[in-house]
Amino acid sequence: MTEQLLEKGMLLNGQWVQAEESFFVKNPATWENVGVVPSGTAAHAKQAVDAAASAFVTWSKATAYERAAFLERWFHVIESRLEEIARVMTQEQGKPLTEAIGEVRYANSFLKWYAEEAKRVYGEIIPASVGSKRLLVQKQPVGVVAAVTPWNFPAAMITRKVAPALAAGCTVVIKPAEHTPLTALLLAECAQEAGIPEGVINIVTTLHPAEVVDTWMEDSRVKKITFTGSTPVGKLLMRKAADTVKKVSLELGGLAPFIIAEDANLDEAVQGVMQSKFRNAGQTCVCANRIYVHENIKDEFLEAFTQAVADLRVGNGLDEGTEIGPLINEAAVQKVKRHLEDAQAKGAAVHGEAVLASSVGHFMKPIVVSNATDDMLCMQEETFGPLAPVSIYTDDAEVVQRANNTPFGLAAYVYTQSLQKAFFFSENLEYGIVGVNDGLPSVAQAPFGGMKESGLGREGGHHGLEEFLETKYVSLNLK
Ligand SMILES: NC(=O)c1ccc[n+]([C@@H]2O[C@H](COP(=O)([O-])OP(=O)(O)OC[C@H]3O[C@@H](n4cnc5c(N)ncnc54)[C@H](O)[C@@H]3O)[C@@H](O)[C@H]2O)c1
Ligand SMILES: N[C@@H](CC=O)C(=O)O
Repeated sequence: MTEQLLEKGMLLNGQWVQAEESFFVKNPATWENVGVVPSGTAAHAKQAVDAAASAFVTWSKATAYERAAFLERWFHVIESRLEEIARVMTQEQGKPLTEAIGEVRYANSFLKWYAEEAKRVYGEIIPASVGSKRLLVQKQPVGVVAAVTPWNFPAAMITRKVAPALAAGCTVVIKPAEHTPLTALLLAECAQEAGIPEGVINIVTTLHPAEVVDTWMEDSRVKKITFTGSTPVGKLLMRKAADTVKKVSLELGGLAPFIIAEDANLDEAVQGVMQSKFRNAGQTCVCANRIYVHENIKDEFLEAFTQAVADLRVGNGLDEGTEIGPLINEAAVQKVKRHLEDAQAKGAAVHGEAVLASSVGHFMKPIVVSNATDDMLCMQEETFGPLAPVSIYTDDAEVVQRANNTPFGLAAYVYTQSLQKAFFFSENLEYGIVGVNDGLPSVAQAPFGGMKESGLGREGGHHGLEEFLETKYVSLNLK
């Protein structure tokens, strides 16, 4: 059952604002209304930038220690409301409550880490070739930042951008995905409770993403766009950013290969692939999309893997014991079905049934297909659902070539017990993230991001802070 209907406003310059139009947020497990939020317009988008530009004047001049203290307080408020935020996330997004709790903790780890890192934005002094000169390099915040985020990680994709932006001295305007605005608004409530000054964080919820985001893309006061979502929308924003030469960070789609070498520890490999493939019902940008298993271990692997998949419990994320929640909407279900039918038509063997686990809600059973070949849709497109294709390989160099034969390059995984193979694979895979014997590599202190059409820039770690800083060179002649 969905809990009490939440009615929220957008946060503009410290005020909770309504709009003429509003929309219901639906629970993908029950199709019930979870909440109702305003649908912001271009006028609200402009108000958000007005507020952020005005707040930038003081926020950028606060000391790093002052900004760090605000982030630290925000972290503590979120911690005190963790369960409440996670429950709302499960209702609007569908993921099991344990995963939602995990996501709020993960999201909050960015606040903690950047509260600490804010104090380590160092400049440089470069030796001069003229005795009277001093060459200084200073780091300064880029200015107002626009952040556009997806529905699959409604909290973490916001804090992974906003925490480093605020730490650097930037102010932000945020547009969360229309499926999951409530989690974003709860985070903003926590920021207000933590005393973060008005205008530093502004959120526009809307059913009209292009109208709101285009307003920001056209506004020369917005100095940076940071986007997480699909590759087509990322490319569109990159083109639009050109007109005002905004800085651009893009975290886009993936097509992760998961390679299980002949010498892998099979129990660990099965555990790793289960974590990677089925987190968030397969709706994670770093989810294993293509599983490559060495020919000599294929039977053993398939037996253990299909059993583990058959044991997964599908249901409403609020029900205890649920491991796979609903997909976000009907289009997501149809995409997985299309990939499954295509694989079957091209000769894949299907293990299990993808029948709906319930007549209400966007549920799909997790399913394995074996004998997958590279011409199948599920090996070429991000499935973003609980379908796991397994393909056989015989030669390490050949599987690297197959893994790299895609425009995408976000995350890749390798299971092996050989140090040589670990280096061979990690050095030759054209991916921004490689998990070696690790199905869950994402952490706040390390750089997350993709190569090729999976994105530009990095989030997390000191690399993620750099994305929100300008480098200024000052040549000081003392004579
Ligand atoms: N690389 C990463 O870190 C990462 C993380 C999470 C998700 N993703 C990717 O995100 C995708 C799933 O998310 P999605 O379906 O929400 O993506 P999406 O691109 O449809 O939407 C992402 C955001 O962009 C907005 N948007 C949509 N159309 C727009 C337009 N024309 N102009 C401006 N904004 C627009 C949406 O409202 C949403 O806020 C997958 O491809 C996934 O791999 C990547
Ligand atoms: N939450 C994911 C991001 C993509 O969906 C992660 O950080 O691992």
